[in-house]
Amino acid sequence: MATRVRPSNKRCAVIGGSGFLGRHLVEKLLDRGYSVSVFDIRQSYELPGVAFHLGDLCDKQALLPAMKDVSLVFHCASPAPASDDRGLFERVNIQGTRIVIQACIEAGVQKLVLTSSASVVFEGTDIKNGREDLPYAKKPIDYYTETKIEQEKLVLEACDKEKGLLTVAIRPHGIFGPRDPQLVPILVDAARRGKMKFIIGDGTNLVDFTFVENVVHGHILAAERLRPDSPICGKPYHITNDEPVKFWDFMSDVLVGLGYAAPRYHLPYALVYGLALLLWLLALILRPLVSFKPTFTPMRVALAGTHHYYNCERAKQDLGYKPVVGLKDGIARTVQSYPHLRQGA
Ligand SMILES: NC(=O)C1=CN([C@@H]2O[C@H](COP(=O)(O)OP(=O)(O)OC[C@H]3O[C@@H](n4cnc5c(N)ncnc54)[C@H](OP(=O)(O)O)[C@@H]3O)[C@@H](O)[C@H]2O)C=CC1
Ligand SMILES: CC(C)CCC[C@@H](C)[C@H]1CC[C@H]2C3=C(CC[C@]12C)[C@@]1(C)CCC(=O)C[C@@H]1CC3
Repeated sequence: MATRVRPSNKRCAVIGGSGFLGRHLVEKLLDRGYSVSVFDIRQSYELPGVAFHLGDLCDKQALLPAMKDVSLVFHCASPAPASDDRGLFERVNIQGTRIVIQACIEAGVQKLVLTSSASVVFEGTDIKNGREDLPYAKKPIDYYTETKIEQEKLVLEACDKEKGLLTVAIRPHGIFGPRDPQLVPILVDAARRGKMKFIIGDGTNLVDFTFVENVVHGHILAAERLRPDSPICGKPYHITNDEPVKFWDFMSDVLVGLGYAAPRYHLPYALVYGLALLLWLLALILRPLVSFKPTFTPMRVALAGTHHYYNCERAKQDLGYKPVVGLKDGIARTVQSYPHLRQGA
């Protein structure tokens, strides 16, 4: 009879490990003595001690080899939020997550840590110091958020001590840091096209931006504290820098750090949101004829003009979480890591 090897608790798999957050997580896990399998649709780097498994997470047969003898799985894969492809989000974030859960059960994985998002409660209106018990958004601002909600519910409901699978969800917000493919590159692209002269609204709205190493720290704490007797089973946790900042101050610090001018002129929020909605509709209607992607989408305008910051007391209490890199330091390290995006480069 074949004997089943008991998975070592230092063997883990990172689904989405080629992405921005995934790669930072892999690097920290290696530092901490874990051996890591990466499962992703693409391979973006090579590292000693990391075994890559390429495939689509909707394919259970492709996933299973990455989970062999693994006790802990991190699921941080998702299509990019900027995509407008509802079918893709539903397939990957909802059906794919069901498959990830089935594969974990089949492979005998004991712990599943999901990267969710604090945006699962965001409907485009102010959230100040929001706690985890806020209800899920009834009118999510886009397909990305809609499917992140379903994904989180699936993972948290799958937590079953009897079946031997424990789950927890990390809800980061506005992740930034070296190698981020969206926040800084989109901002710089807008600045280079002369679109970052304006502040949407009065510029006083507070937002969480979270340095990637803090997000990684939250994931690893959650994984290591996830045991049958711990209070964290089946729960979501906000992980932020715990330093809400004015959205436009953060944007200005990054832009000025890279040699661009800070936005100065104010535009009314309702006007810009209305225009963004019109443009979005126009792009949708004209899609069969011409393809254009507006920089100021309704989702980005809502994020740029409202308060959305979250309380991370629950993570402090249950996980012993405390940010390891402050906001100022995080911005400096981020700016330094993008020499090719500097003004004039
Ligand atoms: N960035 C942020 O500000 C925030 C992110 N999050 C969450 O954090 C997680 C990581 O985000 P981030 O690192 O920024 O994103 P990235 O796009 O950098 O990383 C996601 C990775 O998953 C891969 N992937 C996508 N679809 C599949 C699939 N079907 N099968 C296998 N791999 C796939 C992507 O490949 P490819 O690039 O080819 O699509 C990419 O390598 C996501 O779950 C996201 O929802 C939550 C809050 C904030
Ligand atoms: C053109 C400008 C008005 C805005 C440029 C910056 C934006 C690209 C980013 C500002 C806030 C960011 C953010 C996300 C993506 C990038 C921003 C819109 C997320 C939507 C990423 C995925 C999430 O789960 C939530 C994030 C909220 C903040």
